[in-house]
Amino acid sequence: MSERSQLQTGRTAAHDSAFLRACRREPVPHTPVWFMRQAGRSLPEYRKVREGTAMLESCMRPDLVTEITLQPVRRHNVDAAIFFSDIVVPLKAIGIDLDIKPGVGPVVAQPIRSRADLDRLRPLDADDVPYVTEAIGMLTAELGTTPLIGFAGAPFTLASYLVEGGPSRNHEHTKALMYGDPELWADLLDRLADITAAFLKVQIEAGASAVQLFDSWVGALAPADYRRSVMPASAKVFDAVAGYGVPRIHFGVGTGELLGLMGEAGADVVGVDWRIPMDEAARRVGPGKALQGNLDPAVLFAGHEAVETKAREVLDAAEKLEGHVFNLGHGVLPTTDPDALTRLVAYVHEQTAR
Ligand SMILES: Cc1c2[nH]c(c1CCC(=O)O)Cc1[nH]c(c(CCC(=O)O)c1C)Cc1[nH]c(c(CCC(=O)O)c1C)Cc1[nH]c(c(C)c1CCC(=O)O)C2
Repeated sequence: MSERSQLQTGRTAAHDSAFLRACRREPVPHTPVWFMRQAGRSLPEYRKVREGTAMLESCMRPDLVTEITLQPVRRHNVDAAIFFSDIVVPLKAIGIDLDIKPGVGPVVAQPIRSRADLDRLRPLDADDVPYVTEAIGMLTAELGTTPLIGFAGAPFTLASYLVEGGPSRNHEHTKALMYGDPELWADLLDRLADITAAFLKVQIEAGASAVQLFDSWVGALAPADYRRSVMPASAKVFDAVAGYGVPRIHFGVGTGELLGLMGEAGADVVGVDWRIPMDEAARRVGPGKALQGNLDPAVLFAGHEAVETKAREVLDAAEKLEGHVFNLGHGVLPTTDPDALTRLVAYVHEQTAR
């Protein structure tokens, strides 16, 4: 089979899946479920295959990426796979000196804070990430009718790591640049938008059925600043991949006040954290979009009865949505009992079977 027709087969196979139907706001056989960070340290089989291999190195090994991406699909019966990679992989691929430190997160050797630093952010193309194309080809062949979600970090969240030099609570250097040098800030975000769009295109062209833009830390901004200083770059990313017709999901943490704007930026599905009920989120996002969310990941530590009660509350609040993808309000916490996740998937499927 030619590469092209193989790709068509992969995406066609997943086309009528509950996950893609919910993203398109079509009727579903059951509410689809997947979890952010479903692959990773909560799974013993993940810890085993990752032994002795650094995080970024494992992202560049198609065999490992394929195995790790499939692990939660096999174990939990989730309705979608998410590509195993990291938001800093495209930055590493264009030559930024960075590493992912266990228990810390991405650390950048030389932060980007001046106009001269911008030159280090050169455009990305498919040849920079051959291991991504190869892994997605292997994955879509294995996944059959289960859709694969591709993803990237949004310009603001990537800028936050690049400008701070690592994870940050207050984002002070990032905000100093945004407020203090709006022109340099806009140029920085524009470059990151191009890199992000290119990284998403590689994944879609290789066979991803949907994409999620992670703007994890954007909840640190007031709506007016988001609209002026961040939304244009995120909108550029969504526009760049609009032509493929694959659903585009937009997620951030602490974004209750930003949900409307995040929808406006161009998403088909808006991700919601656990701080706001799904019906209220739907009012803020407005019609014409599906929502994804929003069980507090910490609920999974409370025992199965509490998990069911809280999951039922999410389903009740989401009952009138045009389309609902069940997820956590943020990623699976590393010490989560994987059996609690498996049972949660079964519970949502059983409660929503039509
Ligand atoms: C902010 C962010 C990052 N990376 C990501 C985000 C956005 C999502 C979010 O808001 O949580 C995105 C990401 N990172 C990873 C995935 C894989 C797919 C999945 O969701 O299953 C995804 C979607 C793997 C990973 N990315 C990372 C791990 C852990 C590394 C390991 O297992 O050794 C995994 C599985 C490392 C990483 N990378 C990053 C952090 C904060 C960390 C954690 C550091 C730590 O606590 O050790 C940056």
